[in-house]
This record gives sequence, structure tokens and C-alpha cells, in this order.
Amino acid sequence: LLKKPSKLPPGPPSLPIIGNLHMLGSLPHRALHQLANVHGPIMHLKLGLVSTIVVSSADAAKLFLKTHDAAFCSRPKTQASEVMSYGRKAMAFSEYGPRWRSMRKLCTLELLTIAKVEMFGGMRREEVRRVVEEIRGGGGGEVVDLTWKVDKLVEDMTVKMIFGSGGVEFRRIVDEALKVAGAFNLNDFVPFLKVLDLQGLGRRMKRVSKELDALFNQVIDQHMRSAKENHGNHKDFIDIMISLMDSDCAHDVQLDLDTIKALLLDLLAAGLDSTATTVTWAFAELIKHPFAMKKAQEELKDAIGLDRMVEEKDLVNLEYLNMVIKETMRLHPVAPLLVPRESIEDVIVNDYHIPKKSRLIINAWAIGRDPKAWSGDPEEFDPSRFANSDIDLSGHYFELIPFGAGRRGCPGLQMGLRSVQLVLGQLLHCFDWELPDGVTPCDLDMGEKFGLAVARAEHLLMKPTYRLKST
Ligand code: HEM
Repeated sequence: LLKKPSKLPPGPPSLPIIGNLHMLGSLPHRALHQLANVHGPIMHLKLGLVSTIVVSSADAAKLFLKTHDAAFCSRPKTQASEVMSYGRKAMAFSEYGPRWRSMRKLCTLELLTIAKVEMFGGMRREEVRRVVEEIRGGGGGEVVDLTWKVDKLVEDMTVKMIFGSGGVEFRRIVDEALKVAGAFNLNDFVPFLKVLDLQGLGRRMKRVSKELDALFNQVIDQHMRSAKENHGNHKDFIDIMISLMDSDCAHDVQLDLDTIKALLLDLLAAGLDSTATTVTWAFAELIKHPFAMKKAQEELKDAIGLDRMVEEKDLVNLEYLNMVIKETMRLHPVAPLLVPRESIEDVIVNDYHIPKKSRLIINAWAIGRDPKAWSGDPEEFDPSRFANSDIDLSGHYFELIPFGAGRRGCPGLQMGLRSVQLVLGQLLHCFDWELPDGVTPCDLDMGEKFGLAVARAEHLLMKPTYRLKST
């Protein structure tokens, strides 16, 4: 913790301010990590007009996300959440309160249950197999843009799960929506700049939300027309939501059209890039660490054999693959600063007074590198650090929180993790992977691109060779 000021005002002191908006740069998780190395794991920054607490160690994260979770469980009002999320009608960007609680209940009990994860298993199986065949059809020896392939595969799986089907136009609109929602928006930190809209984000938000709205109306309308023929047989999330519109068990939510559309955007924003980005980071690390790649592939060969592809029932037996995923998420959490929180009341934390409506940023990226929490070299990719360790991704181990923790922790963990395991496992099992001629693992650029999910700056180009015996 920062040292307390020597002259204390009456009552608990405020945390002294040590930084401002200019210090964040283009990769804020890295800049904040450096600041924390100097000022400690709990810092107070003034970002524009917003008082922001930044947390950068496992112990401090536990303090805010467990001990004081009830006080820090809201989300700040942002321009994107207001303009694009139908006045914050859904869940991910909504303020804490009875409405959020009902929406969360609806999501966890109706949409993101283990039963629904299983229900979409057949669809995932077909989609992943189709991409394996596509890559194999390249004849071998040809360079594949793995980033693009994995992005497209996860997009197809997510869109089928939510909408049943998609389209090219859809991708363009959603990409733009994610870009403007993920941008660092000055208007959120210096509200009087909103009228000037210096970055042009406000205008882009309005434009894209209009396009999204038209698209959502079109797909919901199609689903409503075919709902009668489905006879209660739900094929995707929209079917489920439509059936809940008239039902008694909508968990106290008035599931109107705007709420459904806001929820669709939440699910797309949360589900699309997070899964694909994790898979490509894992591939990049495995290419840089051939020993780990070999070990993961040998485990797949021993557990499954080279006569068939991976099935979802195999995934629980793939201990090393799961360690690779944890290690990837430790070093490359897709949301390195999680999703910002806001305090709903005045709180005293470690003798410091933190006023109501303070913003809370949890630097999961820095926590994954906290030398007090991780032995050896925390910067080194080493999946075996999880051997004989109880640490999992559930949010109960604060040194590893890529899905967040506490009341606002990710409700899509099971859904997201299952897709990551299947896509990564299948591609590692079906192919041997090499870098294109003349490129060595040391040349591989590990630069990042900041956004709603922090992806690799460069696409990953790889040469696959089919590895299985049978078709
Ligand atoms: C690898 C995959 C994923 C990762 C790493 C991830 C990560 C996260 C993180 C860090 C948060 C913020 C947690 C916090 O504030 O403590 C979050 C929230 C959320 N995630 Fe995920 N997520 C993933 C997949 C998914 C999927 C597939 C869905 C649903 C289709 C989903 C739905 C949500 C929702 C609705 C929230 C907002 C929860 C709330 O505010 O109450 N996520 N996720």
C-alpha cells in the first residue's frame, strides 16, 4: 500500500493520487504495471475527472473482489453502454441493483448453464471438424493464417449458438461495434468533452448502434415467425429468449424487445473475441516453447490415439492441455484490466477512505506476473507450474483471475472454456505446426493490440501437416 500522508485529516484518509490519464499510453495494462512496481499494488489515479483505484496484486485483488466485493459490484456509466446497450438494459455494463440481479439470474439459469454448454456440443463438433477439413484440404505445406481461421471458427460457433446463422454483413457491423466499445474513450473521463467528441467515437457509436438495431430486429423477427413451428424446440439463444418473453419464469425481468437486443450485444461482445484470442495466444506460446508443444501433443496421442479426432468427453483427461490454457490465461488474460467496476458506497479499505462512485480497475495482467504469487520466473511460459497445484480459473484463486471474480465474475466461463479446450485440443491433435520457411520461434512477434480483448498485434502464420492416420 502507499504510505499514508503524515498529516492525517480527521477520519480515514484518502489514498494519495499518484497518476493521471496521460500515463496510460496505448497499452494501459503495461503502463499501470510499471507504475505499480514503483507505487505498490493499490494505487489512486485521477483519470480525467474520475477517481480510479488500480489493483495489481493477488492479495489486493482478494481484498477488493472478495472482502469488499459487495461495495465494488457496479459498473461505471460509459458512453458506449448508454448509446449501444439500450440505456444499459442488459447485464455486462449495467449498474448493480435488482434489475442486474434478475438479468444475471436469467443468464445463469437459462442461457449459460452446463446443460446449454452440452446442448451446443454437436454444433461445436461439426464446426471444428469442418475447419480441420478445410485446413487439411490445403494439401499440406501451405501457410495458413491461423489467427484468421480461429477467429472465423469461433465467430461461426458463437453466431450459431446465439442466432442460429450469420452473414458477412453481420461481421462487419459487430466488428465496428466491438471496436468503438473497446476504445479508450476520453468522453468517459472528461464528460464536458462529450459535446466536442474529439475522437469521433460518439458519432461512430450512434451509427453502428442504428445498424445493429436493424440487424437484431431482422433476426428476432425471423425467429418469432418460426417460433410456432419449433414446438418448444429451442435451437439458439434467441429462441430461448423469445420463449421466456411470455413465460412466468423470466426471473422477474420484463424481457421486452430492447432487453433481448441489449443482451444479444452483451453475449456477442463477451463471447466472440475472448475465446479466439486465448487460442491464438496459446498457439504462439507453444510455438515459442517446442517442449510444451510436444508434451501437449503426446498427451493427446496417448489419451486419444491417432485414429480419431478429439471429442468433448476427452477434454477432462487432458491435464497438460488444461495447464497450457491456464498458463496462457495467466500471461495473456484477454481482458487484462477485466471490466471496470464502480463502488456503490463509501468504503474503508486498509484504513483508507474510498468514496462512493470511485472506479476500480483490476490489473489481472500484472497479477499474473506478481512475483509474490508465482514462483520461478513469472514472465516465463511454463505450464508445468500448475502440476500438483489446486489453482483453477473459477475466481477463487486471486493470483489467476482471467474470468474475474466475485459477483461480477464471468458467467460464461464454462461456455468459453469448453470452446477454448476443444478448438486448441483439436488443432494440436490433428496437425503438426511449423512456422513458415525462414521464420524462427525467436522471430515471432508477441506484440499486443489493445481493445475489448487484447489480441496479438500480428496474425499468426503457420504451416500445418496432418497428423492423424484415418480420415
Ligand atoms: C475465454 C473466454 C472468456 C473470458 C476470458 C471472459 C472474461 C470475462 C471477464 C474478465 C469478465 C469481467 C469479470 C469481472 O468484472 O470480474 C467477464 C464478464 C462477462 N462475461 Fe465473460 N469471458 C469469456 C467468455 C464469455 C462467454 C462465452 C460469455 C457468454 C456467451 C461471456 C459472458 C460474460 C458476461 C455476460 C459478463 C458480464 C457479467 C456481469 O457484469 O455481471 N463471457 N468475462
